[in-house]
Parts: sequence; C-alpha cells; structure tokens
Amino acid sequence: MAGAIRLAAGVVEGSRAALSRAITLVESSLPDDFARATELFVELTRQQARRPTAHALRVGITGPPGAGKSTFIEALGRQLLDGGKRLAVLAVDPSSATSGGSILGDKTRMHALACHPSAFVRPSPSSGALGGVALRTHDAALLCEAAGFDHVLFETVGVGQSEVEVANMVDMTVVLLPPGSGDGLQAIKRGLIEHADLIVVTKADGELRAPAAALAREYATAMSMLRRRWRGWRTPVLTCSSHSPADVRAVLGCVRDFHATALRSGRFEQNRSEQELRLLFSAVQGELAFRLRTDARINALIREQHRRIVGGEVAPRVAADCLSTLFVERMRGGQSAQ
Ligand SMILES: Nc1nc2c(ncn2[C@@H]2O[C@H](COP(=O)(O)OP(=O)(O)OP(=O)(O)O)[C@@H](O)[C@H]2O)c(=O)[nH]1
Repeated sequence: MAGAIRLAAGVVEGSRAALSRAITLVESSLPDDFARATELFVELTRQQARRPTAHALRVGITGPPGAGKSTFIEALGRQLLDGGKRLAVLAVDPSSATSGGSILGDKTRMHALACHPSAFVRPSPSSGALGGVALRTHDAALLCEAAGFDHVLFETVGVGQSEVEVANMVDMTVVLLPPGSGDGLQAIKRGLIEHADLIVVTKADGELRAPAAALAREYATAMSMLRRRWRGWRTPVLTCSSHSPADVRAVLGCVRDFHATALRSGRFEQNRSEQELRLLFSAVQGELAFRLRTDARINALIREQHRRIVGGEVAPRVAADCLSTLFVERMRGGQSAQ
C-alpha cells in the first residue's frame, strides 16, 4: 500500500515519471499488478478528494492509415499548448492484441509535443493487458487527468472496431479523411463516420487543396441527409492543412464550440454517465471471468461439470446453468454473512 500512496502522490503532483509508471501498471498483464493498480486508484481517489481535479476534455482522433493523424495532432497540440493548456496524447490500438503492433511506439513523430514540458505522449500499450482495451485506456485517461492534463487526445487508426471503441470512451470524436484516395464517400460505407462529431478533410494544401474541398462538399451534403448526432449538434465538415495555423485554429474553434454546446445541453454529462455504466459492466465481466479462471475451488467445480459433460451425463448448457446458479447463491450467501 505504501507504494500506491507514493505513486498516487507522484501522479497528483504532476510527475511525468510517476504518471508513466502508473500507466505501465494499469497496462500490465500480471495479476499482482492488477491488484496494485486497483490500490493505486483507491489511493488516488482519497488524495484527489483533498484536491479535486477538473475533468479533462477527451477527444478521439481517428481516420484511415496515412490520413495525417499524427501531423494534425502535433499541430493541434501546439496550439493548445500555446494557449496555456496541458495536453496528453494516448494511442489506442485494439489491433495490437493480435498484431503485436504499436501505432505510436516506433514513431519519432510528435517530437515537438513529446519534448514539451506541458505535454505527455504515450504510445499504445503492449498487448495482453488484463481488463481489455477500454478499461486500461480509460484508466490511463483518468491518470492523465489526475496529473493535471486538461486535454486528452486519443489517436487510433480507423480500420474497424477501433474507432467504435474509442467513440465509447471520449467526449468528442474527430474523423480525419484524406483527399485524393479516389474512393469518394468510402468512409460512410465503412461506418467510419457514424460516431463522428466533426469530420476534417486533411492535407488541404498545394495540389490537394481542390480535391479536399470537393470531398468536404460531398461529405457535407451526405451529413446533411443523415440524422443529427444529437439534438443541438450536426456534424460539421471542415478542410484543414496541418501546415496552416489558421486551418488548425478553425478546427480547434469547432472543438471548443462542441464542448460548450455539449456542456450547456447536458449531453456531456449524460454521455459520460452512459460510458461509465458500459465500462462498469464490461470491467465486472472481465474481472469475474478472471476470477473464475484463477480460483482453485471454482476450477475444481468447473472440471467436475466438464467430466460429466464428457461422460454424457449432462448437456453443457445445463452444466453452465447449474454452475452459474451455484455462484450466484454463494455470492448471496456471502452477502448475508457480511
Ligand atoms: N501536404 C500535406 N501533407 C500532410 C499533411 N498532414 C500530413 N501529411 C503527410 O501525410 C503523410 C501521413 O501523415 P501522418 O501524420 O503520418 O498520418 P497518420 O494518419 O498518422 O498515419 P498512420 O499512423 O500510418 O495511420 C505524411 O507524409 C505527412 O507528411 C498536410 O496537412 N498537408
């Protein structure tokens, strides 16, 4: 527990080394670290109660490979930092569990951000952490907030499930789309923009300026025909060159506008509350599954039922029902004994 107290104090004081260690802890796949991470959050809550921290704005930045995400995050990040904000960038890569890849890990991009004293850039976690991508990323965001970062950006490659996962843990989703890929409104077909609160057509400079504007017009027309994201917000479509400070400022203005509108309408709190409920359910499922797998007595019961299934004495669904009922009854018994 002494370790958790020290680490929590380091995070709350804004030590980047402590923050890095804490994030490594929540990403760890070792059962002991899982318990230590839980202790850390108990301690963080205790320490923060004395010094409450404001919620950071969590923004997901997604888009197909090569859309210009890192370049854009670096440009946007610089403007936030110039405005006196503190910024954390977390890479989320659900695919890393299967590919072993890391979307920021091997990149030297975002160099200016990584070196800035008010910024914190974290590559995607290694695969195999307990608790799933959603929980560990949410934990990492909470740690960044506890460390005083008021903006947390999540970078993810929009190639399937990842952007949905990210949309489920952020306040705002920004989808970046490159011009000139010749595939028109592909992003709509691929469901990429379903969760978009803002669409940005990137690389709007030089010879790509005109195709970027044309693609933005197509998306603007398409978006005007789609249902509003929520009452009070229709997803805007902007063009942006990350090399143009004015373009990046316009995107930042739109992010601020979204934030203010969401706060005013109550949508911000409602969205967070729904996310936390979903997260709680999936975290409990994950933890129960882990305990089932690792508890010797429960394992013995499962093996006994397995033997009966193999011996043809019982069907799997009947055995599962029997075990589940037993666990629930034991849990109830445990409750009444307390
Ligand atoms: N002309 C122009 N090129 C850009 C702009 N933004 C990014 N690029 C270029 O587009 C290429 C891809 O940019 P990245 O920022 O690496 O894109 P990404 O989406 O992070 O790429 P992945 O990590 O592979 O998914 C690089 O060669 C950038 O230099 C821009 O605003 N204008």
